[in-house]
Amino acid sequence: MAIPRLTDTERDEALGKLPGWALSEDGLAIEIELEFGDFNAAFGFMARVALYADKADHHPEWFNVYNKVRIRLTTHDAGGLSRRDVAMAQFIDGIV
Ligand SMILES: C[C@H](O)[C@H](O)[C@H]1CNC2=NC(N)=NC(=O)C2=N1
Repeated sequence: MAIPRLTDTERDEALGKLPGWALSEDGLAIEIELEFGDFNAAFGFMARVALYADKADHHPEWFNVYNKVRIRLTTHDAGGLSRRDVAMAQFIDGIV
């Protein structure tokens, strides 16, 4: 079976512990925009997230311009948010 979507209660509880992250307009993802000192720092961050993503087999949707990285986390297999997105957001919060 595919990984289950979070219930609305689980989602709200998780978001409460992830300051800076917001629910997407469609309600299917959590999003954040991060700013770094320069491109080198932004890309170094992305490399660390990429290693996590590869290991966890869970991948961010993201967009980078110079020192900014916009990230959207959702679970395609669940059609919305799952605990994998929360785990990845926690990992990201831990390295910024
Ligand atoms: C086959 C592979 O395990 C799946 O496609 C994984 C890969 N990475 C993924 N990443 C994300 N964000 N959501 C998924 O459902 C997902 N599924």
